[in-house]
Amino acid sequence: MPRGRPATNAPILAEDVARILDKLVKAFRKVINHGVPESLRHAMFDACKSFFDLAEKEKLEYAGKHVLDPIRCGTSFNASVEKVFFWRDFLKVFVHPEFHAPNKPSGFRQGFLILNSFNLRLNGTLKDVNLKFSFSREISLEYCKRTREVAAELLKGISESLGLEENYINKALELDIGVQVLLANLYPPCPQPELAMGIPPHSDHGCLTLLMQNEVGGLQLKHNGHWVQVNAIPKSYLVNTADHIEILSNGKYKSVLHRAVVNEKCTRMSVAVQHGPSLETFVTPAFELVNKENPAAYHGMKYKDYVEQQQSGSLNGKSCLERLRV
Ligand SMILES: O=C(O)CCC(=O)C(=O)O
Ligand SMILES: [Fe+2]
Repeated sequence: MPRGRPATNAPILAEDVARILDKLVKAFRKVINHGVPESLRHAMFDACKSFFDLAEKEKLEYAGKHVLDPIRCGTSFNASVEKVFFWRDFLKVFVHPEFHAPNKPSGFRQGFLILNSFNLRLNGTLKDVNLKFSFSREISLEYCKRTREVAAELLKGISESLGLEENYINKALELDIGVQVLLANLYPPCPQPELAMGIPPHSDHGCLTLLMQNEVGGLQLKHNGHWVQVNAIPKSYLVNTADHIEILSNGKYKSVLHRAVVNEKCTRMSVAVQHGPSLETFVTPAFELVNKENPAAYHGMKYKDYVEQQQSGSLNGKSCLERLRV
């Protein structure tokens, strides 16, 4: 869609999707070639794994109670209200606008050596070797900064596809002071996987989630009424649109309903980074997308209230979003 095209409430067209995909692909290329280095992704993954490997009493320090606690680990989704626990351990860390990281394991806070360029010119004999390294900040700080940049790029593409100015979403949702959460999930082998669930069907509450997973499948998306398995594609992120993109776009984008199933043999792990509005932002459908033919489909709500509401109960599909439907 050419920039400057007036915002309409027509459904998203194939050409728009093509543009978004193009943007996504560009962003992913950026991730692979210039963005989040593979070694940094691995280091982040390993740090999360080491957290789960800590002794139970070491993790106890982070067994937070409140959904907005900056660092919280636990089992299931919300063990205080669930009658049946889900087959999952999690670590949840608020990393923006204020950065937090657990002190243990050391992997979270270690500096990180990044290979920036490597030129080796061979002309019969070795002529020129140029190795450039830089020493980054703590692994999780660096990793979250990079994924935030990717999310901001993707949101520009989504803004444009809605006929809005490219920085519209980033500004409207105050992403520069937005909430970013690092969320690691561990699903150990389960003796009776057909009777268990890793995480029940839900949509994420923010705007965009960037997810990486190990080679063990288990993530499923609801597509045309069926659950479809999504396998990990090496070096890539799975990007989920979340509830606040559905609200802001007045329903033109839908948040993705997903769940994680477990298996008998292998441990599955995923590391998601969720990007949402600032806690104090009151989010409504974009004014530009609302008119007589397309009235606002959702009531507005402060993001903080939405997060508390969604995270304090049991996860139940898109029920939290449904409550905002006009
Ligand atoms: O483990 C997964 O692949 C999905 C986890 C998830 O949906 C979540 O933590 O919100
Ligand atoms: Fe999720």
